[in-house]
Amino acid sequence: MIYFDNSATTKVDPAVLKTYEQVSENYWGNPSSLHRFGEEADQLLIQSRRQIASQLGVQPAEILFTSGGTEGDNWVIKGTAMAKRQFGRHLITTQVEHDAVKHSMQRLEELGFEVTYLPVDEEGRVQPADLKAALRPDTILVSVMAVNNEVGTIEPLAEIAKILQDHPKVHFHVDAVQGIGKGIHDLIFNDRVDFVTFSGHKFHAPRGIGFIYARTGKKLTPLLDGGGQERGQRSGTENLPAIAAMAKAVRLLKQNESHAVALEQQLRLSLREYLQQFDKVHIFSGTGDHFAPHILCFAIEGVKGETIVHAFEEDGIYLSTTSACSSKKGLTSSTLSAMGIAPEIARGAVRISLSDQNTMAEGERFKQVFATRYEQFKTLS
Ligand SMILES: Cc1ncc(COP(=O)(O)O)c(C=O)c1O
Repeated sequence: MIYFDNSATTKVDPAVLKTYEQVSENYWGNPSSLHRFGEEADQLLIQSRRQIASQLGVQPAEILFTSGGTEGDNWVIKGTAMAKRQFGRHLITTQVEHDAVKHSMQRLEELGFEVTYLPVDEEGRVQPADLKAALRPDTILVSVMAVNNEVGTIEPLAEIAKILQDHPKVHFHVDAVQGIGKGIHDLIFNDRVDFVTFSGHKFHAPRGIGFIYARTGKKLTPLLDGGGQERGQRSGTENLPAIAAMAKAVRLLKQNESHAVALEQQLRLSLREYLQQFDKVHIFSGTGDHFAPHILCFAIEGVKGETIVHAFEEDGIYLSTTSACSSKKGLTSSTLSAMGIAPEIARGAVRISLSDQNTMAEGERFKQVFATRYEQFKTLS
C-alpha cells in the first residue's frame, strides 16, 4: 500500500498512539476535579501545553486546545466578528481558503458582515498590493492560509505582515493546518500574526484534536460556553489523551522537520519531473520556494479526477481529488478555478500529498504504475 493522501489525514505515529493509550489508562481523571486524579490530569495538561509552546517558541498561555482545524478557523473568524463588531464589520480573506474559513465568512455575511475575497495569480498566490487596497477603516480581520491544501502554494505572509504593521488593530489570522512541520515556521510565526490554526491529524496525532495560537492580549469571544475550561475561552472537558498525544506528535515533528522537508521535497520534485514528460498532464504545483514540499497537484486532460483516484487504488496507491472535503461532493476545486484553470482541465485534477513516512521507492513504484495507466487513460480521453 502506498499512501499519498497525507493532506487529508496522516497515519497516527505508533509512539503517539502509545501516549494516547497510556494517558487514557492512567490519567482518566478530570483536570478540573479537586482530588488527586484530577490534579494529576491537570499537571499533564499543563505539561502538554508547555511542551507545545516551547516547541513553537511561544508562551504556554498562547496555546488553546480545540477539536481540530475546522473549530480553530471558525473560532478565530466568528470569535473576532463577535469581539470586534462595534469597531467594524469588514473582513478580508482569499478565494483559495479551506471551506472552514470560506463558509465561516459566508455565515458572517448572512449576519450583515462584509467580506472581501482576494484573488490569486496563476500559481495560487495572493498579491500583497491587493490586500493593501482592500483594507478599510472598518476592517477587523485578515485571514490568509499558510499553505494551500489543494496545490501547496505558500502565501506571502511576510509581505502581508509588513502591510498589517500599519494596521495594528486588525486581527491577522493564519490557517497553518497544512503548514506545520513544512520548514516555514518563521513565516507563520511572523512578528505581526495574532492567531494561527493547527490540526493534530495532519501531523500523525489522532483526529479530533488541534489548537490555536492566540497572541497575548488579543481577544476572541468564545464559541463554546460552559464550565470555563481553557481559562474560560473554550469550555468542555479537555480531551487529555489526545492533547498529550498531540504534544508528543509536535515534538517528533519538530525534531524530524528538516529531514522530513528534504525527503518530501526530493520525492515531490522527482514525481513532478517524471509527470512533466506526458503530453496530457497539466501540473499545477510549481517548483520554487513558495510551494510546500508535500503537495503535488496535477490533471490528466480528458480524464476525471475520480477515475484516476480509483484506477490507482486498484494498484494499491491512494491519492485524492484535490481536497478530501470536496471530493465526495464532486465539486471542482475552487483553488484551481481562482488560478484561472479551465473547468474541463480542473475536473481531472488529483493531489498527491506526502509525509515523512513515504519513501523514494514508493515514488518509483508510482511512476511504473503511472506509465501503464497513462496508456489506458489516453484511450479514454
Ligand atoms: C487548510 C486547512 N484548513 C482547515 C482544515 C480543517 O481541519 P480539520 O480536518 O482538522 O477540521 C483542513 C483540512 O483538510 C485544511 O487543509
